[in-house]
Amino acid sequence: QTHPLALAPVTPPPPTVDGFVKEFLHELNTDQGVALSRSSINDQYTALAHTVRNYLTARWLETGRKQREGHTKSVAYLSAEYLLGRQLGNNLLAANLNDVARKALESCGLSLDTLRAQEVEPGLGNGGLGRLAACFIDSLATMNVPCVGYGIRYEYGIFRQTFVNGEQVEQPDSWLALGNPWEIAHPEAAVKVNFGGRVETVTDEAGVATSTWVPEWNVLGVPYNIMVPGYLNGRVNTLRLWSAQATQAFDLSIFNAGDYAQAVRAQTFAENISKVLYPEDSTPQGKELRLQQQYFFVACSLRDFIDNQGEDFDLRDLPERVIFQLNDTHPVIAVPELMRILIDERGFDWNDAWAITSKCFAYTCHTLLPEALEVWSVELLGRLLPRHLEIIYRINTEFLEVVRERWPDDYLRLGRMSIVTEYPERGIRMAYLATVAGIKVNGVAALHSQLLRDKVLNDFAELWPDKFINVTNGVTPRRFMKLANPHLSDLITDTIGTGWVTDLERLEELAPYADDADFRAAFREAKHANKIRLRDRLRVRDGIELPTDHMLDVMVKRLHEYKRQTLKLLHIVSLYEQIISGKVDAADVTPRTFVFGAKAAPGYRMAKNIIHLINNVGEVVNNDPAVEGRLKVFFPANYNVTLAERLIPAADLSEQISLAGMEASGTGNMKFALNGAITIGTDDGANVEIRKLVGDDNFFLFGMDEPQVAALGAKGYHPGEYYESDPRLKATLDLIASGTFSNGDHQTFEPVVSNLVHNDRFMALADFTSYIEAQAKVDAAYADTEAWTRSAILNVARCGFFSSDRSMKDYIKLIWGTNPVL
Ligand SMILES: CCc1ccc([C@H](C)CC(=O)N[C@@H]2O[C@H](CO)[C@@H](O)[C@H](O)[C@H]2O)cc1
Repeated sequence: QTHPLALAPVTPPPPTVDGFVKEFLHELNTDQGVALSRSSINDQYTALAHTVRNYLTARWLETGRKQREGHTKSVAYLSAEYLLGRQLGNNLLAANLNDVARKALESCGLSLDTLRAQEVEPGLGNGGLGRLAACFIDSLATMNVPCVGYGIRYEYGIFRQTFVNGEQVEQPDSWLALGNPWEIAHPEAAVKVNFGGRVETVTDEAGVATSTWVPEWNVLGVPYNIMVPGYLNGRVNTLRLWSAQATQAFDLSIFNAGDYAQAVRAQTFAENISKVLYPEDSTPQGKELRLQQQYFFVACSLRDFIDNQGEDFDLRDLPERVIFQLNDTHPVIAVPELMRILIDERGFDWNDAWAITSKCFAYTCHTLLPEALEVWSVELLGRLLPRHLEIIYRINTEFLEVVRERWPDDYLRLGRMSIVTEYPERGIRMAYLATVAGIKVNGVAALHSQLLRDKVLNDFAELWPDKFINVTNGVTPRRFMKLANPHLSDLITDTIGTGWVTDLERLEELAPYADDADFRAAFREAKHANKIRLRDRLRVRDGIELPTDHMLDVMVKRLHEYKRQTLKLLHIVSLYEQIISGKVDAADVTPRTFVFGAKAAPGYRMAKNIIHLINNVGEVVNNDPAVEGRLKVFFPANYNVTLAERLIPAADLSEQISLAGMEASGTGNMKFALNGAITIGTDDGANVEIRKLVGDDNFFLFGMDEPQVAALGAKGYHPGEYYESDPRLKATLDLIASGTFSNGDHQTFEPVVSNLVHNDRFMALADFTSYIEAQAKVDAAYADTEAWTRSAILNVARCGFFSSDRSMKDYIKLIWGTNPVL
């Protein structure tokens, strides 16, 4: 006799203060095994997290049930990175439990904010690409679209950045040290993943060759599920992150033979695969472990998704059941992996297998930097994944046949388009493999997608013009407005209602209020309150005393020369030079506080030099009475999602100053505009679309556009000429070279200065004058407070387009063809 409760649908605890208190104390007492009176903050935080999870579990199970029964097509988002940010606040928001939780905890003598601050953010990503993945899965859940996010559960995420004498020092990110209450392990669903070995090919009497992979070693992939709750809609999608373990954790015979270290070597070897995130965000190191990571999570994910369809599922119908979205080239090994499964395990012939595979994938490219495009050496690929290399060769042969038919005798084109490159060594161009296999290839902003068509993948665009589309990036308004900026969110809701949170283009209804003095005052109030909140955070976090009556000029993003943090620095040093040289009276300078946030890839020397220089300039400027009250430069360490949530709402000016044609899109630019900061920027990435929507009067444009950059590059760019011909630029660079920011030592920053004067690949010197002129316009505009506020309001009102919900609508319409499941 089945117990009635066993059949009953899972019901969440009552969403009342009493219900919440009961659930919380139950978790504290039974799961943490402590009484409230003796509980640690981490006990309280963990119990709180489990309590919130319990409120969402019923929805999670219901979503899964509906998904299994519905057999609807879903998105499988394959990403090597997810920059999730803290979970507690977002889950409380999604479940509409904020007030209940706050009151319930208060009634237990606890503070919700104190417990929220206890959470360590999962830093399972480097920057833009990883955060975009997190915004996308949030939007799909909120839009009721079936989606499973697949990735890697790195034991160590992006390094923690500290500064020692102004220089970046990396610390390991042991984010799991106190456990992670938001994940649920499923060791019973572990997947075995093979590596190495050789391929045995037998040809039968009919001359049909069948290849069998004889792997050398294997590991286990253990899935950890993390909830992805939709906003107030009762849906909870899943993020499934894979952790590597040894198939045989412990070899007793070797142990008994006394070689204890050897006995567990397999375990450590296996665990290495998901041990740590590679901290590069633009230059692949081509390391074997990185390829192991990529194949590991892809093999686990494909196996998992296919097994979940049930053993009687006909794989011919796979394209109707799923679209595997490739988040850049990092997961593209999934293409030969699916072919291997279909041919070697399921007995499909090549053409049938390709007919299925070539309908299951789509590829998003996130970069324009040639050095960021992954090319895996045939030597390494052949050693680690010999069967996959064979399959890639065959895909290439079949593909080049298509090219040859279309352009007979165009051997140069064949060489240019081949997935296999011969120079500098034999390698596999992963972006080409993704382009050949994908049903669609998209860039992440209109300009980027155009440059992919016209330049980076031009040959392919000529062959398959319809394959190349654009989907401009977006950001989730739940985390980056509702959660990060309650002051502004409440003002917006009080003015136009609540609908904007899931229909962001409704912000347009705010535009008329730009002409309303009271609304402008309230808007400024919110901005000022956010400056106070930021000051309080930076004081405790970094010992920084942030002026709250200055214009807040913010540049936060990964440190990379193409993003041109050096140009921002030249502006600051030039302002300082003008004052200390008496060319400008400090009293005439608009009080500005410059805030940087940026991590440099540990191996990126020049980036680290630039970080050192920024900190040293700050040290000198902040302690020089000549500019006291006028200029401040701060660089809080360890920029991450949590700091972004506090920094962005407080900003007045958003620095988006990359060399035109370099930044694929940018997403920080969108977050700043939606939080009422005005952009100073080049016509690069999504800046172009922001400027079009907010209007030229509400955007400080400067510098060359992409065609001008290309022309100057073609003509030959000589940065030294700009240094020699522009006295203000010369004075600025000379001040740095003079040792003013390095205790008089000329050598410390010589590499930075000489790189700019003699190399300057990203043309900072060429755009300097235009940038300085634009900054003067910023000063003038900021002096007219009402006009500035009006412009800031129009930035918010006209940027609803940059919601990741809209991006998802485009992916669904142009690529996926999935439908919401209500
Ligand atoms: C293999 C090393 C590596 C790792 C990560 C990457 C990412 C593609 C770099 C990245 O994060 N790109 C950023 O993606 C954002 C989301 O689309 C864009 O908004 C940024 O412009 C782009 O730089 C490239 C190469």
